[in-house]
Formats: sequence, C-alpha cells, structure tokens
Amino acid sequence: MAKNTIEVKDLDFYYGDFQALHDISLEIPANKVTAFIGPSGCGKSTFLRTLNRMNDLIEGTKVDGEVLIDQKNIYQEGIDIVDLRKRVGMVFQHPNPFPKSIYDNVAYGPRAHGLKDKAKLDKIVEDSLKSAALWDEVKDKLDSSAMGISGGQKQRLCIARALAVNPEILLMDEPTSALDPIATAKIEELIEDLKEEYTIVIVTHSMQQAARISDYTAFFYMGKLIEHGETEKIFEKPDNKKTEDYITGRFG
Ligand SMILES: Nc1ncnc2c1ncn2[C@@H]1O[C@H](COP(=O)(O)OP(=O)(O)OP(=O)(O)O)[C@@H](O)[C@H]1O
Repeated sequence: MAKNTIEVKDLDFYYGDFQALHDISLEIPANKVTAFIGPSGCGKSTFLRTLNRMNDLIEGTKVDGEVLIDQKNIYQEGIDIVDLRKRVGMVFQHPNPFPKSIYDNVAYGPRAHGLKDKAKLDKIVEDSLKSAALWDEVKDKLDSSAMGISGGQKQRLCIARALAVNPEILLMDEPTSALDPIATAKIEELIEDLKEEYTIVIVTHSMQQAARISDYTAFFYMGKLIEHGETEKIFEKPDNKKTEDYITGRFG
C-alpha cells in the first residue's frame, strides 16, 4: 500500500452515550483529494477529526475500530500523539492565525519541535509560504502581524503553518466556507497543487467544490458512510438513492 494512505476499519465513535459514527470502513488513497459530503450533523467533521485523534481533546468521547496510517493503527497504545498531529496536519473552517507575526506563525511548529537555527527556520518559512501560494504577497512584511492580512491570506497562512512541520496528510474542515469566491478559487487551486505531495481530505458543504477539486468523494448520512468512490461516479451515477437525492439537492 502506498505511503500516506489512510485505511479506516469498522470505526464507531461516541460522544458520551450518543453514537455519532457507525461502523465506518474506508480507504483514503495517497496523493489524492478525498471529499466528505453530507447534510449537516451527519458526522463529517467528527470523522475527519478521528483521523488525527483531534477528538481526544473532547471529554467523554470513545472510539472503537482502527485507523491505519502507513499500516499502523493510530489508536494503538504507545502512539505519540504529538508526532501523529505533525504527520497529519489540520486546517479549520475559520482561519485562526496566532496573534503574532506572519513569520512567527509559520515558524511556530518547527520551533515547538525544537528547531532554533535561524537560517533553517528562514528556509522553512519561505518554502512553506511558497507552497501555500502566499510568499509573493507577504515576503516584504514577514514581521507584520498575521492579524492584518485578508481572510483568504490568513487561510493560506494557516495552510503554510500546517505545512511547516512537514506533514504527510492534510485534513481540511470546510477551509473555504468563510471566504469570498476569489479567495476560495485560490485555495482550490492550491489544493490541486498540494496533492502532488500530500494526501488531502476535505470536508465541504459545497457539492460544486467537491466536484471541482476531489478525486474521491464519500457521502455520509446520519453517522453512516453511505457511498464512496471516484468523484465522477458519485456525482454522475451514484449507486445509492440517498446519495442521488443529496447530490441532486432533494435534501440537505
Ligand atoms: N462535542 C460534541 N459533543 C456532543 N455531540 C457532538 C459534538 N460534536 C458533534 N456532535 C454531534 O455529532 C453529530 C455529528 O456532528 P458533526 O459536527 O461531525 O457533523 P457534520 O456533518 O460535520 O455537521 P456540519 O456539516 O453541520 O458541520 C451531530 O449529531 C452533532 O450534534
């Protein structure tokens, strides 16, 4: 199996007594974009967060089943969570830069992992901002506050921040829903480029977006994975009636 592939086996997830995910099995291929779609509350974000154990931060939650990354179950005992989150980065719906300079935002992760060498940090900051298609816009104001750039730039900065620790997989939870169409188009273009190097999983409410940028689409409904396959197939010839109803806008 290719490196950076995610394989989910028989996954159940609970918030206290409430079971939010039911028996999910899914393979997420490396160096592709996989989109999670489905109506509000169907469990897309919860499922995304199980892929880097972000739900561990919520009290009273429980997971059964396995999430294998490079064939190793991330829920097995002895897994280093800091290392896992370094390998599986995350970008959220609302761009959330730290109230620090642009430079310090990108250097934050590498510094937290112990890197002090200024020349190396400079290189990582530059490379990450270039990969996030933001370098040209901010290279002359790296010491300015990250709070003073536009929403779309902030989101690309958050992507740069995630890339700075050299992840293998990037999880994106509705990364463009707070952005205008131009900023959205920039991020979509960027996602296309990033899949050359990273495995990308994106939660989106926009079916147009899923159709535009994803190679694979997984449709969730009430905590269950209803259908999964190549995006073209899911959108043009879904096997399941519920998928078809959702895609054609009959509910959701
Ligand atoms: N912290 C939490 N505690 C308890 N229940 C939660 C929590 N977060 C989500 N849920 C519940 O789990 C279910 C799945 O929620 P989730 O946010 O994963 O859905 P979603 O498909 O991402 O929704 P949306 O598209 O609205 O963001 C919902 O019933 C939700 O109410």
